[in-house]
Amino acid sequence: MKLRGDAREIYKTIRKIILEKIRHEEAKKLLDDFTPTSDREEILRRQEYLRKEIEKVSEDVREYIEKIRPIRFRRDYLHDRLLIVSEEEVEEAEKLGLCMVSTEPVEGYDLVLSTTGYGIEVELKPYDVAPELYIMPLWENRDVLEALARLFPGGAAGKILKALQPLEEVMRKKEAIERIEEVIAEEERRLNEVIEEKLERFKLTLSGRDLVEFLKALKSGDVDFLLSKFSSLNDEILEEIRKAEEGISEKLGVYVEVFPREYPIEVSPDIVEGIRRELEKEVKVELYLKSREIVEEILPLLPKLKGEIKRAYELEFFLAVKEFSQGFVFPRIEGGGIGFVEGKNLFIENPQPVSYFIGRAKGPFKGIQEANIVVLTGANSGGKTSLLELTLQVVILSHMGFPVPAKEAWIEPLDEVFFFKRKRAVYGAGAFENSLKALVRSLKGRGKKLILIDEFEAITEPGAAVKILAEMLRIAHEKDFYVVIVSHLGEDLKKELSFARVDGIEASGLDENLNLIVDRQPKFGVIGKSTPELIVERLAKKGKGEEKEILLRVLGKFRNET
Ligand SMILES: Nc1ncnc2c1ncn2[C@@H]1O[C@H](COP(=O)(O)OP(=O)(O)OP(=O)(O)O)[C@@H](O)[C@H]1O
Repeated sequence: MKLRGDAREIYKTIRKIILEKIRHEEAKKLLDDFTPTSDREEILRRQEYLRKEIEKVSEDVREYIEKIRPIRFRRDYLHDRLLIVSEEEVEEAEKLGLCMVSTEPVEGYDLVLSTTGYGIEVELKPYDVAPELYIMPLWENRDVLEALARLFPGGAAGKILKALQPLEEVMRKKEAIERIEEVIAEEERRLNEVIEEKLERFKLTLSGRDLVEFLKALKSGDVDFLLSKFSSLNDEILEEIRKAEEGISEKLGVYVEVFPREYPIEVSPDIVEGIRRELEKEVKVELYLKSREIVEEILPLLPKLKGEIKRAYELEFFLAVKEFSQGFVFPRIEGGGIGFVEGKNLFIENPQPVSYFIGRAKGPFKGIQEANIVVLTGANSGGKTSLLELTLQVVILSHMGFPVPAKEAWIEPLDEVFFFKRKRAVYGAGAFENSLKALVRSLKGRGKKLILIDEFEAITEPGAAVKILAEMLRIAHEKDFYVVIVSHLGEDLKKELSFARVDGIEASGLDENLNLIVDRQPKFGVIGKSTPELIVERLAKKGKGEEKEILLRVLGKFRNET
């Protein structure tokens, strides 16, 4: 279905309201599958699909859906490994584009893989040469996998999580190595504190005899004797150092002698860096081997995992549609025009429900004059523009295959929908010419059309406007188009066009501040009372004496006209 003029704006706004309820871009994209269509079968198919999915999806899944992110597998070039192959295999190996390829050993690589027996034996398969490229994105997105496992019990995500378990140990090591400076500095600080405290508390008690021996030893330079007096302290310090190193080793997974055996303890950055390099290399090999072990189990699960992620986005989309269309109804797709019962304008907060129809009078409208051409009249700010917008909302959503904001609705599949919004503050010949051109264009050609016009005459003088509009509406009538036109010229148009129905939105009265109390529900076949009339009526009611008489006479003039 083609949206013309300002109808596209309404469509965009409806989309915006729906999209605001969706967080994931991938889920938002699903709305693009619901562009308005004129194809009756397609609308019915979408209705059926949405009906089923909306019913099935429940709020319980939202907390898991919020955790879903796309898991991206990238084909990176890995600088840490060398792949040694035979002359004949060079081309194939290079085509993999995963790492440096050579026919003989080259220095400086943490990992050496080979098909010719120089290093870790591999086949020329991406998942053999770089299994981490498959495994790491999964590992890093375990929270996503967990959410998916909750959404789809017994599915691929749960199986992958299980397969990843053997990686836990090596990943813990990897993380500790990444934080090695921090880990060591922390222990170093703690150690120095403990030693400091021990030194503070240490007291050497010497007897007179001890002192004599001590002095003798000092004189003769017997260092061992001297040290033996302090040995208990020394042992304690060594024990603390050992304990600290054990703690670090536990975190890193290998024993390392980090600390110098002297006080104060200070580890040089070079030593830390050296340890880190060494450990990194070890972990890299371990991670590669472990990844290779599990990659074969995981590979066949990936297409299914992709399907689960896609399904999670679908669920988010259906949840949004469900929330959006709370209290809505799927319209009947059938010939005979457009109608809705208790429609609620999406763009208005707490709107008064409005029922309206164009074409055949069905359901609660039975007995009301049927017309394809309707002139909508009524009080200023009565809700005429809003009614046109509501009609568009119902029409557009129906053609998207969506439920519509009403208790009951029916719609004839349309080929084109036009909406000419009143252009406020645009007057003059240019504006008139443009509006006329647009209107003529809408009347061109054939097909099922709905044309909604908001106050065309505002831009020309009333006499000319009646002539132009009457003839245009006659042409629309001949072509079986549906038209709703907002106009203050209901009276004149009614005289000219016997086939048209004139409806009116009326103010039911004025409140104490002279504000209109409006019944947004149009009265069928009735020209809407204008605001000035109500003001005259109010003053007449309140007036006294001759003033009242004058006002009543003026009011009488209104009454005679209608
Ligand atoms: N069904 C409704 N329920 C509640 N408020 C409504 C409803 N329809 C319209 N309104 C409110 O009434 C005000 C006027 O509506 P609208 O602009 O549609 O009137 P109008 O008849 O086109 O006015 P004008 O004659 O100035 O063009 C708006 O603030 C709108 O939000």
